[in-house]
Amino acid sequence: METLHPDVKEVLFSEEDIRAIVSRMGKEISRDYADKNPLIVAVLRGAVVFTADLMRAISCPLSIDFMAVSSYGEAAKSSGVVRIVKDLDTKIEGRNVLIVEDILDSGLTLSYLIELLKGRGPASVEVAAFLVKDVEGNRPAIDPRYVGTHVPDEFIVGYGLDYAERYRNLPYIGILKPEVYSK
Ligand SMILES: O=P(O)(O)OC[C@H]1O[C@H](OP(=O)(O)OP(=O)(O)O)[C@H](O)[C@@H]1O
Ligand SMILES: Nc1nc2[nH]cnc2c(=O)[nH]1
Ligand SMILES: [Mg+2]
Repeated sequence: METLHPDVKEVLFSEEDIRAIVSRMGKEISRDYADKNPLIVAVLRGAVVFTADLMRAISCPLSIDFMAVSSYGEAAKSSGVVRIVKDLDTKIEGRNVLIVEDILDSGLTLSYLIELLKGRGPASVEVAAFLVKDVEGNRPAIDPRYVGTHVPDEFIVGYGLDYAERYRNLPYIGILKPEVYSK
């Protein structure tokens, strides 16, 4: 068991839990994309840790590119506006694109990205989301083909997920103490 960071209220998924989830997702993706040479689109910065693990759990040929978008900035709440910070370098026309995300929360980031990438004429666009937050109320209809696991409607950190750029390096997934972000 990892030592708990003092700003973390509770660990939801340990390193061991994460390994098992990523391994299962890698097998599903390897099976579905065996002869499709997918282009993995990792969404910077949050998805970088998950992507690094996931791509090594996938056994079929693949390529990888990065997009950087941001809607949360330094806040614990989405600004409501998705900003492209870095676009792909790869032409995706005719490619099987797999967007890799750390978390689906309001759905704003993924709905924006899916529409943007579909407009470039790929053969397919699917999503692998490590976490899906169980939120009350509506969010855009996004149906990730691959889901790691679910988290409660609290602010999650670790395994790539930050608050004000901190905590991305925690090796586990945890709930941030509310007093840390409401200060
Ligand atoms: O479903 P949503 O409400 O849109 O939230 C999900 C997005 O929010 C976070 O990214 P953020 O914009 O904070 O940037 P980051 O990846 O650089 O941390 C996270 O990494 C997802 O990309
Ligand atoms: N770190 C972090 N980023 C997010 N982006 C959307 N939801 C979350 C969350 O719960 N934690
Ligand atoms: Mg992100």
